[in-house]
Amino acid sequence: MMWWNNKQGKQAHGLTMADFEWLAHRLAVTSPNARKLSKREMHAIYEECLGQVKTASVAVDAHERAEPSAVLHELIKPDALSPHAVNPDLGSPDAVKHSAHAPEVVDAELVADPAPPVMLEARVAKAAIKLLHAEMGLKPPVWMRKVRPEVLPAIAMLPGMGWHIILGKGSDGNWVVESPAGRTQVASLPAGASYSTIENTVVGEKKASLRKLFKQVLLQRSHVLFYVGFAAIIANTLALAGSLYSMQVYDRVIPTQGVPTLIVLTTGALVAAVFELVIKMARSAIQDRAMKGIDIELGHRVFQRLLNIRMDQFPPSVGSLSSQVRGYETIRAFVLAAVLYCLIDVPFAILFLLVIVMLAGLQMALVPIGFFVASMLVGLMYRKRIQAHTRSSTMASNKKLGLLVETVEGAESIKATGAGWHQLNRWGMLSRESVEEDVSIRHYSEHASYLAAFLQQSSYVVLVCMGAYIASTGLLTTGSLIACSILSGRVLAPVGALPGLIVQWGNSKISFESLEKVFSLQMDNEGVETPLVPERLLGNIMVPALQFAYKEGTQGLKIENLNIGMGEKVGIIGSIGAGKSTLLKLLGGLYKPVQGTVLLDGLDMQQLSRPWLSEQIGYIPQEIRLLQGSLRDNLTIGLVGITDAAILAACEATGLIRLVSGHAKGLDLQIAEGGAGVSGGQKQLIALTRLLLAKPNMWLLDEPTSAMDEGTEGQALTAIQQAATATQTLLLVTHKPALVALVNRLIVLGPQGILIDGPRDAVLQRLQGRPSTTAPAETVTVNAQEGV
Ligand SMILES: Nc1ncnc2c1ncn2[C@@H]1O[C@H](COP(=O)(O)OP(=O)(O)OP(=O)(O)O)[C@@H](O)[C@H]1O
Repeated sequence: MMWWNNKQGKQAHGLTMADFEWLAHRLAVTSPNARKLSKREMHAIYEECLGQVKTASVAVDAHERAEPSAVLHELIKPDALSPHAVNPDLGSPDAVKHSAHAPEVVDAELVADPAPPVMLEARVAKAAIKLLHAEMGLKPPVWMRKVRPEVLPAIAMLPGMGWHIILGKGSDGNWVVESPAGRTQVASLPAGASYSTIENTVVGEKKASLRKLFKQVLLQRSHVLFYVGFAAIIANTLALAGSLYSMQVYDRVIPTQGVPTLIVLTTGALVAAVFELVIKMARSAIQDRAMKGIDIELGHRVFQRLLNIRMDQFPPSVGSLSSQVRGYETIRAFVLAAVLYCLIDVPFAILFLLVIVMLAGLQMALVPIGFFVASMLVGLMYRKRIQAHTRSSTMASNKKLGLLVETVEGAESIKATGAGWHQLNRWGMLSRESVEEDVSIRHYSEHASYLAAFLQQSSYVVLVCMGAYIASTGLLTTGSLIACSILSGRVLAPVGALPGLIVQWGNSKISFESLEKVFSLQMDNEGVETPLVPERLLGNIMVPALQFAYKEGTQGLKIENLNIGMGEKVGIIGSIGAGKSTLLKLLGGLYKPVQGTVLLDGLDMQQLSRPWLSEQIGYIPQEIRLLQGSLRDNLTIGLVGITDAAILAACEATGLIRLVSGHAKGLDLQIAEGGAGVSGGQKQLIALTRLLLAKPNMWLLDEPTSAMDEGTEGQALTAIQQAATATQTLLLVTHKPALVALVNRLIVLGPQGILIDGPRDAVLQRLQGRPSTTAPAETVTVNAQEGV
């Protein structure tokens, strides 16, 4: 039997893409207030979880395959689970045979066996369903082993049957269950099933502040804190054994020379030490696991927040933004350290202090208490100074990162214009600034830690001295004194850590303020609880009145009235800086007007779900940024179920095929970060080809052929003409006369807004100062302030 049949056996209750889509649909039906997800969003969530399977399956494959043949190797290579493999067609053996990756000669036994289906095994499937709930703004699912009729409907993973929704119990006692295949009844539910009730509660995830986010992520793992706390109680109680052992040895064994007692006590102390070691190791393993989970979840949520920032809100400095976003690591480190400190270190310091009081009296406790107050003062004294320097250092290093990004991206211009020295000067200034601040931070941090160590050492000496004095009066035995000195270490260590923790608090406060600024930026669909996801976009645009400015108080774009009907092909022309690209971004919903609205099919664009808009509107920006990956990745990014055949057909249409067939790697041609490795014209061809594959319902193209030669441009224009159907709206910003052929209406934009708007030929003739022969003059709207 082939190895993957075993695997299939394991995945008998795997979650396929179709199951996942169906579950999302059922959740949306049961919770009408939940955010509706577009198909692409669902696929993105599924693919994210599929990524985890990919990694896991590669590890399992390596383990399970005794002698992998080359062909088998080819069939199970991670590409078999690539995003296009989500297409159910590709899951079939035929698809594997016909895929571009399939080997030419296939082992007969292998052909007979079905290809491993693309599905998520139960654990990952549950993670995908949890993510689905989060994206829809629903409470996370809680998995149970048993289901009661009063909590239905429930999502269920039924071993041997797959994923179902349990709807209820019929009068005949049978369970009514539903799957993508339809409804059916079962007499009993199989053993080993998991259930999660579908709740109709929307939690309004989008409004979460940074503070809430941290609270939420940490509270989700509160059970880990419980385990860690429990382990700490045992470890610390066992640690108490060490000090009591010393006390007994000095007070009972040495005076009586009781060797058997010594053996018993030593054995007990050693066993306690072994237990302590095991418990500590377990605690560290649990802690590491929780930390990993917290880091992954926080990173995910912060990055997601970054992706959801509305385009007009994006800060201009890449460097500052990226280090602001990274700040969550500092906050997470402090929050965890503080939580563990308060939950574990402090209570045990108090417990050990109480034991000291019991053994040696109240006066002995005054020393650590005094030390605690002194440590607190040291921490607070240095916190303010360190915080001030950290703020300046963070700002300087943010600017340095920004400068670095700018220099790397603009290396060519810098070299060509000889601006290297200028950048070097800026770098030098910023480096000096940040190094000076860093030296000050190190200086104060070291001072704080030296003072803490000094206080700890002095307290120990004072404590032993006081103990010895009490012992000399006969109120304390030698054994108790030794036990007290051992315990004092456990009391003083957490107190000694206090200044460091206070300083860490200062640093994390700065990161928190920085990250809070990112969180305060407005997001796509800001303030809209349930963004709309209409069936399809028709492409009727209405702008009753609109104003936009990049910065408050600066002159921006002003549109009095603009109506574009479904299927219209409109060209936007005008002088440089007139606002053509800005208008296109406003009409694409990437920017939000400062005043007024853009209505798309009669709905306020800001109410329409951003992912849905991205799916429906094909937008090519003026400056195209490709992403690191293969040419195939760049062509299919954000798209689902795209076959190689479709990619090649689109490449043929646009002319990109010349790049594909002219390169030894074809579609696997690697594109570096930012799109390095392909020319400007090729980048535009790639963007256009991707758009043909995306099949949008509305087209917004910003100078899509500006870097192309005449021949390539001609082919690209034909491709656009054929792809943008008569009912699809097309808006085209251009300076090139050749592109005007694609449109039948022209809008001339100027700094004051729309100057001329009318049928193409009439507007062109008007611009050339000739009367129109093809359109009556009144069809051309001319703004009174015309100034082209
Ligand atoms: N991100 C930005 N931040 C601030 N101002 C901007 C930004 N982008 C554009 N502008 C300004 O807004 C105005 C309109 O710019 P826009 O790019 O829309 O013009 P355009 O008509 O497309 O120009 P071109 O034909 O040169 O592409 C310009 O004055 C420009 O300086």
